Amino acid sequence: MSRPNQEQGQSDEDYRMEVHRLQKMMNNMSCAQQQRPLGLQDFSVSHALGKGAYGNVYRVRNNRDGKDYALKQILISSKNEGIPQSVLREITVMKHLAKKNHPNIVGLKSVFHIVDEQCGILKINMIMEKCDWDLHTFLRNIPRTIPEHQARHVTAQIVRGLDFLHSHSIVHRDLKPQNILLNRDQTVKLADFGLSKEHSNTTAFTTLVVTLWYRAPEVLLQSYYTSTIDMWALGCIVSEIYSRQPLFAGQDEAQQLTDIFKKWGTPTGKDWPSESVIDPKSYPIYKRKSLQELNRHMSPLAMDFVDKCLSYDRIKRISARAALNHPFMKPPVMRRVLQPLHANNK
Ligand SMILES: Nc1ncnc2c1ncn2[C@@H]1O[C@H](COP(=O)(O)OP(=O)(O)OP(=O)(O)O)[C@@H](O)[C@H]1O
Ligand SMILES: [Mg+2]
Repeated sequence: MSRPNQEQGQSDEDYRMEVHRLQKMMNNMSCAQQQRPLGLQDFSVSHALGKGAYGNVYRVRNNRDGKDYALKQILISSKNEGIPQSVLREITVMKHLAKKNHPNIVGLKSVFHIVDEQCGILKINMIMEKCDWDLHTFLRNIPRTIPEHQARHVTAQIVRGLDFLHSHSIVHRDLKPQNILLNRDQTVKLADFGLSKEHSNTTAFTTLVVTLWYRAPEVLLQSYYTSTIDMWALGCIVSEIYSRQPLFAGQDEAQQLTDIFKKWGTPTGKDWPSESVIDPKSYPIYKRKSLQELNRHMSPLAMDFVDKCLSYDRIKRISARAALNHPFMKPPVMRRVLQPLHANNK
């Protein structure tokens, strides 16, 4: 395979090594799972489930076992600077997590690739368990507010998934409704680990994490962050589960911070991240609104939970482990089938 982009600082040899490493990793995985590694010829493609930054996600049927799966196909063209870090990271993280088989993390069955030498395209195929909806689609298709017990049941599973990730030193970093998958039987699975990153206690200094509306203030303020950035995102998501509207919705990073400050109050001295290079004086002092004012659909217990997720102080912000013991996590579970009226499942 020819090297994609000579100007980007990677040698032919580097790129070949990178592809070789990926091939070895995928072959090991496929061989461990069945006699002959799975290939595209084993699947019939049904329809698209979603669009990704590097490719698409399809619903497919495995002709060997007759079951339906989701195929995430990542296309890496020769114009790319080698294999993007986010792709390598997603495969590594999902492969690592697949061994543990957690009920709230989307399962990866197999990974294989096709190299189109002539077109210089590497197609990476990830075969995952297929879910019925993502939370974004689900929330926009239900006719009325989600019942309290379902909101709690969904949240509890997200927290269990996050606790599992964080206990394995993995920060999701892109937690948002589109990356939370949902099934008719009410099971919830976290997906899309393209921005996940194995972390030590504190990592830092990149703003290219967590999609804007769910992005924690310390990330927007270019400060250090920890796994609790996923808990800030969760606070925003729980509010959205009730209102079906984003809590903070800026169009760019500056607007996002302003929207947070206008609604949640400008952080005072001790809440302003000390490592931030941004001067707190550059923002007007806004008074904090109550959650009741911001979202009248939430129950008092949900408000207490969201309040603890949205602490400006990342040390005081509730961790996924502590969240497991919050009373909001202990719903009187009524098992009902999730069924948005206007959406067919995928
Ligand atoms: N296992 C699955 N079952 C059902 N639908 C899925 C599944 N995986 C992904 N999808 C759908 O496809 C969409 C895009 O998938 P995904 O989030 O993995 O891609 P992406 O956001 O572009 O990822 P990346 O950042 O790696 O490019 C999801 O929001 C969801 O609607
Ligand atoms: Mg996604």
